[in-house]
Amino acid sequence: FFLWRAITAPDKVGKLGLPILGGSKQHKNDFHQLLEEGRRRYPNTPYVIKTQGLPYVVFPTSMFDEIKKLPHQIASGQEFQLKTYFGKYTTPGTDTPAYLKVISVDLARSIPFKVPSRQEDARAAAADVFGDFSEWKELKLFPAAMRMISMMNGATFIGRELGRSDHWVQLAGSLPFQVMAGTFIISHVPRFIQTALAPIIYAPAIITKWRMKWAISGIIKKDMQEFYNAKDKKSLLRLTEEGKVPLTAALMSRYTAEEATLGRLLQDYMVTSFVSTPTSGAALYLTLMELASQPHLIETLREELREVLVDGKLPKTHLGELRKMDSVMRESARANPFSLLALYRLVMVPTKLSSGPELPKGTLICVDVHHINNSRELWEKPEEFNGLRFYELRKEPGKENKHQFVSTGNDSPGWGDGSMACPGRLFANSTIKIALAHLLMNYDFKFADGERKPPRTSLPNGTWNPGMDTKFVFKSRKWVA
Ligand code: HEM
Repeated sequence: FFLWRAITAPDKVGKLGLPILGGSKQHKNDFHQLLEEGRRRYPNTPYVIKTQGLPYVVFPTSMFDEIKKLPHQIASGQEFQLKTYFGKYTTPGTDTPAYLKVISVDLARSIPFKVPSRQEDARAAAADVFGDFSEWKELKLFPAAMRMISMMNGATFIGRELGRSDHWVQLAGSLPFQVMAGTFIISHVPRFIQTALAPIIYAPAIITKWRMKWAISGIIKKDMQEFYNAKDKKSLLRLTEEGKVPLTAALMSRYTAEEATLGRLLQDYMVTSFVSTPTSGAALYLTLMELASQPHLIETLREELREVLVDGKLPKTHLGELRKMDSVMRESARANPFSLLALYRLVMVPTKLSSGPELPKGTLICVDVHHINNSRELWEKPEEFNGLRFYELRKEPGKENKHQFVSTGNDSPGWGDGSMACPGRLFANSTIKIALAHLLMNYDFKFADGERKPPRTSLPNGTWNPGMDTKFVFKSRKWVA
């Protein structure tokens, strides 16, 4: 009887009286259609979409600012990740406040210093991934972009020797896919046994995580020892051009002595790998595809590089000088967002917002941002990819610093927003620009014969399927300054 009750009892969200969209087979795999229908039928009020076994209350775009302002104690992004991705086993959502400060403040501060050495990391990664050849060489773009970013980020966070190794790149590349696969499988399991089965379903991810921790533990232990031994701890935070970023020293400076255990630091390194590589790799992949679709933009960006580079070197800044490249990246993020929804939060206490009923503790909420990225009020011809859209907009008086790749706000939802907005966006910005600059300078590239930008389809969790099989051809070229 109890088992039957557990299976059939309506969930709390089902009792709210909100309209439920979807349900048909076709809808299940087509978030785009669902959100169009939601917008048409409920332009100003929330509705429910059930996906991956969980009901999500979807708020209209007009609620973006209200939801972004909700504090962690009311609606938490981290708790959302912990719950939906079983973060205890997988990683998402396990970050601490001290860790977030390290990423948003300490890592961000290091970016300009590291530009020259990261240009060298981009060169080494591209040499490994694309090689040096005078004939066109065909390869799948998605794994190539992922590998390039993985090697660059690995070198920055854990040092060149391990970070560039096949062993690390393979592990770091597998983890996000194993987590996604586990999350897909677990969504088909009745909710009341999910917790019991999670360690089995997520076993591949748990093993990979364990192997990654094992691989870096020697490096982190050495960093920790150095920190304990240093008389002047601040000297370890001094930023240098060479070497990895002092992430361990930054974490140990922000944690209390009791908090700064090897286990905690290893977990922080896991979070860093998990959140930094697939996101930046996918952004690089999508931007390259847009460039190959509009080859005149490739020449425009090369011209800009010629103006900005000195002796082939990028400036030691946050690379704001590359305004046209920034615009292409931002337009790519608008046209190819990772998800049609954003501001995913778990409601922590019963909460009534300005629209909709009181939401019980445990409700999953999010905002329709598909209609921000495609808004006719915000953007001229949003259906077109206009690489210099934001470059032109920034020429308008008062808008010089708006509309950047790293900008947040209710017209730029790709980083989330509020106190939970992505703290790594400055780092991602620098990584992608350095990678793109290297590829533009040293390679010609285009779609392989018969290939084109894959048609966009949505995955069952509201993210866009990036289409991972697209083939490109690459050929080395000589950079003429
Ligand atoms: C193009 C690359 C990236 C994109 C599109 C991206 C996007 C996002 C988004 C949408 C969120 C959720 C924010 C919210 O719900 O309000 C997020 C969170 C986060 N991102 Fe990124 N991200 C990227 C790169 C990075 C990098 C390189 C790092 C670290 C070096 C990073 C670290 C984090 C962390 C730690 C969080 C969790 C924040 C929290 O729990 O409060 N991200 N990111």
